[in-house]
Amino acid sequence: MAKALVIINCIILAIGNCGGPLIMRLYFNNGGKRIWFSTFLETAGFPVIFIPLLFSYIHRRRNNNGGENATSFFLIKPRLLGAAIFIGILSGFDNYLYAYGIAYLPVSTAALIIASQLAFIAIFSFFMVKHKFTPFTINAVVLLTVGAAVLGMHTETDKPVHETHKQYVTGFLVTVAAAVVYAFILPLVELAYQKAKQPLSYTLVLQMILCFLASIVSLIGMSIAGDFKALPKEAKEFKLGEVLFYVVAVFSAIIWQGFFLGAIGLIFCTSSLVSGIMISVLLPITEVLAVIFYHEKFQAEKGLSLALSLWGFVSYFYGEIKSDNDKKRIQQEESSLSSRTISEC
Ligand SMILES: Nc1ncnc2[nH]cnc12
Repeated sequence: MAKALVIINCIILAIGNCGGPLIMRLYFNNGGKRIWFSTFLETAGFPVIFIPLLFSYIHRRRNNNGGENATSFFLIKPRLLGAAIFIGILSGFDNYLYAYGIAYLPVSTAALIIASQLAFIAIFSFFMVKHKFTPFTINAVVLLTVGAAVLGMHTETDKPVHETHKQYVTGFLVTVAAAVVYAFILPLVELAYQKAKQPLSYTLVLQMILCFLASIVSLIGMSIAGDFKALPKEAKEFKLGEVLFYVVAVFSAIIWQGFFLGAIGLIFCTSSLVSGIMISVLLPITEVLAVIFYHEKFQAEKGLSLALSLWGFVSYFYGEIKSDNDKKRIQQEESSLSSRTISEC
């Protein structure tokens, strides 16, 4: 069951992580200009969570042993609700930073910057959830950070022609900020899980609260930026046509749910670090898709950055597998030693 859940979450995450930035960019490439609206679409699809939540509820009802808690639809303790509200609001602002980056950078560049998120997750989860550093983790952190830094050195050849240098640099810095903030959010969610010790349905409820609050933040942003007035005109002038404007918006909301559901679900099944690794591992696929579909340039710096990221991932995975095997070996040695001592007595 646990393995199946990990696999399901990885598949959902893959759809959101690869499809989300591409469909977001599709909007900007075809005349879309509203960053708060894009931010809203990242989380607006949260009602789809009712579907798995309903399945989970029915499952709990069937296996109910008479405990009242086991069948209450919304399982969340007040202190955690407070944490969820804080994380949700923070997510709303983080999503704005992310959408800003996608609006002004090629998707492949944004994806490479976001890959550095793993380094920040490793640092934050060391302090927040006491995840241990190994030399392999440190190697991965350094490689991923250098990978993002290499990208930042030759910005002029990567900048889309219709953009100013200032817009490009702002987009770059804002995307780094999105990576840092999201790297803070993931271990924070893990910390909430550790304190909560609640079942899977809790993941879904937490996810809904986070997305609901992030959507409220975006709606406020949209009204301040005047998006509600501008959107009907933007839809009419959308290069793919008015109908496709709404189709893109709806699919965007659904695909992005895959990202959040997968990322947060993986934290529940494993840890924030594993979730971050999966996000980073999937980013090269996003980059390749962006080059194929949007004919983005893939210059030498991007190749070098990608190579450093992949080296970082391999180093990280190797380190995790090694420390896992070491732990198992020590446990086996300890148990065989204690059984020998008992038989000698
Ligand atoms: N809001 C966000 N912040 C950082 N990384 C992301 N990847 C997708 N959405 C993101």
